[in-house]
Amino acid sequence: MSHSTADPISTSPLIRLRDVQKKFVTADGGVFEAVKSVSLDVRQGEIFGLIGKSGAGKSTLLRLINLLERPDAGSVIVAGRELTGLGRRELREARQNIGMIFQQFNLLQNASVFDNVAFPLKIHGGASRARIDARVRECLALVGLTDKIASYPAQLSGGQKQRVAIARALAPRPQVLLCDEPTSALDSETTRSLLETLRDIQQKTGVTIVIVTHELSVVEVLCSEVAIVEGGRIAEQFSLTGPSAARTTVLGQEIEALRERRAREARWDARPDAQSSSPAVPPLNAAVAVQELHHV
Ligand SMILES: Nc1ncnc2c1ncn2[C@@H]1O[C@H](COP(=O)(O)OP(=O)(O)OP(=O)(O)O)[C@@H](O)[C@H]1O
Repeated sequence: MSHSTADPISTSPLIRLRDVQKKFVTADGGVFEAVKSVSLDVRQGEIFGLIGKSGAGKSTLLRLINLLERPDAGSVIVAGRELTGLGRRELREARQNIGMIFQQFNLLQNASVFDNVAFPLKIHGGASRARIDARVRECLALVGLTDKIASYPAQLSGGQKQRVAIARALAPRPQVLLCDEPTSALDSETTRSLLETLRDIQQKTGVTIVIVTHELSVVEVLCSEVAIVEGGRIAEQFSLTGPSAARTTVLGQEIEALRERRAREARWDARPDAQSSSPAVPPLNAAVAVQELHHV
């Protein structure tokens, strides 16, 4: 289950959704198809973005990966294990391999930072107090919060709370980290720093990240692959590591436009006279571009 090296993106999928469907009963007694027969592969080591308009089905799709939502049909395979057929105990064990963070952090308010991060290690038992202590410190160091170990959530900023949530999610050494709108409650500067931390963690631990967002810049800055979700389906999927290409969805086109703008800025910054001359055309600063949150 654990990983120790930051392997490059593998070719074999760590997460496989096959024809998953999810319907909900609506308030008026009708049926709403939130996810319509989606198949999706997420490769090991990837940072995979799910982006789409409100109500498109992104969160439901994410929650199908750890069976927080149980599919009405289809299969969910994580690390070679089909989750839909597992019993309660086996599923609990399989979920140890899938950490999750949420928009509203979901910390235990009456527990210290230490106890929040130690929580998943304690409930699953088996680890000595010394090992738990060492792992909590390791995870807090990963998110840059060692000095807050004795604080309580109420004493932390939103960004710090989300870092505690990340440390808690990583404590059991999962192969997968699911992120449901992790920066939506944060300001742009805090968002930028949290995205850097997520990227850094991915590189250090090799964890595979699936992130739901409605911010184009989050996808553009962080993700190696993106799927555009529209009306419960994947309307388009493409890599963000290769060259730009024509896209069929509006969101896909907007992501490419953002990438091209960033590439132009990088070329501008790298020009030989970058430090000496005053620009004829004012360049868009990359940091500013990150701060301009492009909401869908
Ligand atoms: N438990 C539920 N019961 C009934 N309908 C639900 C339930 N959960 C989600 N839905 C509906 O399913 C659709 C998809 O919801 P979902 O949260 O997956 O969308 P989303 O793309 O993540 O949207 P947002 O960005 O607003 O969170 C929405 O219309 C939502 O109202």
